[in-house]
Amino acid sequence: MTPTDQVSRKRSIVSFVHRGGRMTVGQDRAWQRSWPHLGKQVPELPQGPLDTDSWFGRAAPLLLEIGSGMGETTSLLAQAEPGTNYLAIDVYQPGLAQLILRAEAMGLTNLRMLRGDAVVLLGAHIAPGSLSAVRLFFPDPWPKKKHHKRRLVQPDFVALLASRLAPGGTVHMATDWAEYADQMLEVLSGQPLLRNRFDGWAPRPDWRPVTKFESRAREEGRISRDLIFERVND
Ligand SMILES: C[S@@+](CC[C@H](N)C(=O)[O-])C[C@H]1O[C@@H](n2cnc3c(N)ncnc32)[C@H](O)[C@@H]1O
Repeated sequence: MTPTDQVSRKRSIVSFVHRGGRMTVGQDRAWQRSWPHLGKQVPELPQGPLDTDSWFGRAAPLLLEIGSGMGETTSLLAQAEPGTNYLAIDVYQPGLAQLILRAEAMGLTNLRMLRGDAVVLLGAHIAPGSLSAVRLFFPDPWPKKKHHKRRLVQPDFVALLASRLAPGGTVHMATDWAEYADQMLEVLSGQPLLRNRFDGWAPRPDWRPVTKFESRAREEGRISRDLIFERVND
């Protein structure tokens, strides 16, 4: 059984993986104009590891942000880290189109996008030990207990993530759902290939932008928690 199969068996088949959504006229134009060179659909990738050096046109540390949403954080961090090949994945087409608009307005050259399921990408198209960092900011919390199995952060998913990181590479997660934060801490701490860089929660890094999403959480009394773990040698 492949790593992707192992993770998928645990997750119910949910329609969010195929999230479409209506695009604005501006987003649709951006998609037509720039998706062919900035983006790829995961189900259409050729078998085997994605050749990111060719796609980005250079060899550089490869960073994967899972669930880029509307791209607010993604565009700012890609701009702040010109030395990384910044790869963003989401299933939500209007969000990716909005990210294209941001990337164009900011003149970003180090950002590429994928549309599809991060589990499939990691399992089938990212070579072991090839990522310098993985970011997962505010993943869908699935707050109802009966939906917890849909959460991305589960032991098999974290094992897959860890296997794709280079030694010394980091996985950085953040959430404003206290109980999901506890689950993340437990699952990350239980993965032998990872070591917590901090004693429990990481201090909130100044460089992580405060998004509208996080501001709303604060207004509603939910505090964000960050977790930064590092891949150890086998
Ligand atoms: C709650 S939003 C957070 C977006 C963004 N990180 C932020 O902080 O504003 C979660 C995002 O993860 C995406 N997502 C959920 N499951 C995914 C999966 N399996 N693969 C890729 N993206 C996924 C959703 O489409 C959504 O855009």
